[in-house]
Amino acid sequence: MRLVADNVCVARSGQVFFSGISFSLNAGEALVVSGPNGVGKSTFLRVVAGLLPDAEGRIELEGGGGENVAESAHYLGHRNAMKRALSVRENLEFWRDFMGVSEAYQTKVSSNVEEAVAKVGLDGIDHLPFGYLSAGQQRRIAMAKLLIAYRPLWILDEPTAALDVQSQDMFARLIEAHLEGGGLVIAATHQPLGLTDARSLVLDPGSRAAFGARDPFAPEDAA
Ligand SMILES: Nc1ncnc2c1ncn2[C@@H]1O[C@H](COP(=O)(O)OP(=O)(O)OP(=O)(O)O)[C@@H](O)[C@H]1O
Repeated sequence: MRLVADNVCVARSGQVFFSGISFSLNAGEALVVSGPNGVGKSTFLRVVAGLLPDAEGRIELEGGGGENVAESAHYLGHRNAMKRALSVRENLEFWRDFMGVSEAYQTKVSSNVEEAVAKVGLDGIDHLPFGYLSAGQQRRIAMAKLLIAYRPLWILDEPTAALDVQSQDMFARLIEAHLEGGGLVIAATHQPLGLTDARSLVLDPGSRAAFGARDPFAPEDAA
């Protein structure tokens, strides 16, 4: 499976931030998107996720069973997309039912709610209203959503912003497990994600987007 972006334009309300973005990402690879506030990282992710129209260019998941990118992706935005009054379990059950079992990926194993909550280190709290959780706990439950319905492509916008060091490490391991299973990840971030072998897309204001082989946040010893 391969995600191919060819000559993609990143624009909002007619204002073009970047054009001519081309790259490919193979199964098992992560792309870290970086750049200053307001440069267009979230906009780029939303274009990839199919939430904003790509004014020009092509984004396709090749060899992914015929489904389009949006149907093959989890999108984790700045917000957690959970109802505060519903319990953790009710929220995750909603997302499991809403995402459904994708025919193209029915051989892939998804976690049930208990397993997903345990994998983000929060077992025992699934009865609590989501709104009772701390900011970091809420983010971790939003991450559990990635595990309850398999999708090969994870699109993540500043996924670890509210997380302590231990939780950042936990999430890096979840990403690595996803990649090892043949998944793909695109993440916008201002801080290291702890991935040892990610590729990078640097969005630099006033210039072209630079697609590089190495994640600028990668640990030194991974070079
Ligand atoms: N609906 C909209 N219409 C027009 N411009 C918008 C709209 N939404 C966002 N923008 C602008 O698009 C630009 C890029 O925003 P975006 O959220 O993609 O930046 P970012 O790189 O993710 O920033 P940050 O690091 O602060 O999250 C910003 O200048 C923002 O004000």
